[in-house]
Amino acid sequence: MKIIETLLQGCYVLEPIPFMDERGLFFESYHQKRLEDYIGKKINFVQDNISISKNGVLRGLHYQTGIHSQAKLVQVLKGEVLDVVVDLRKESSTFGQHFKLKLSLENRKIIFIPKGMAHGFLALTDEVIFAYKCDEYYHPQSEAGIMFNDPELDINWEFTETNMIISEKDLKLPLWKDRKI
Ligand SMILES: Cc1cn([C@H]2C[C@H](O)[C@@H](COP(=O)(O)OP(=O)(O)O[C@H]3O[C@@H](C)C(=O)[C@@H](O)[C@H]3O)O2)c(=O)[nH]c1=O
Repeated sequence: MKIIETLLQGCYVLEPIPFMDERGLFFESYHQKRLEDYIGKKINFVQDNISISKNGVLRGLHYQTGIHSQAKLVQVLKGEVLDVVVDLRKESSTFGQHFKLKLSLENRKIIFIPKGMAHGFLALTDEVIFAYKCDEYYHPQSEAGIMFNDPELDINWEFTETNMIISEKDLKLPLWKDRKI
């Protein structure tokens, strides 16, 4: 597994080694020790989630606040997404900046998102199967988010907004300047 730094400190792209033979494909999608050795701290994922999305579905930008803040390990099991991570850590040199990357089953890229980041993705194909691990349980009272098209964040989603499918909840998310801390 190759681990590559991103422009956001503590946020990494993981590239598993694929083994192909006449039966198909095999790869290790998670290796706790290798990840912990690389990031230099213990990680204890406690919840696994899967979502299925139609082409044009945008989920995000989401995070949980305070002690319920989650590190995540995100990957695509079918289709392709544009994945976006925003640095919410005031003390970080990349505070307010974002990192984006296309994730697909074909490229097998996985992103490790540390605590203190908002996360979202846009489905670029039909029936995207998105899988992710979290190191804190879902805690609805601590749910928070930021509007995907916030002018200050200025994320280029590379997709026409009128074709996006977004939940009522996500359309009511606050702007970056009014976000929950
Ligand atoms: C996230 C989550 C949702 N739910 C429930 C609440 C709700 O009724 C239903 C759908 O929830 P949401 O609309 O929040 O799902 P979704 O928009 O897919 O939320 C996810 O978005 C991506 C971008 C993330 O980074 C995740 O952490 C998570 O926030 O599932 C759980 O039971 N457990 C969970 O961990």
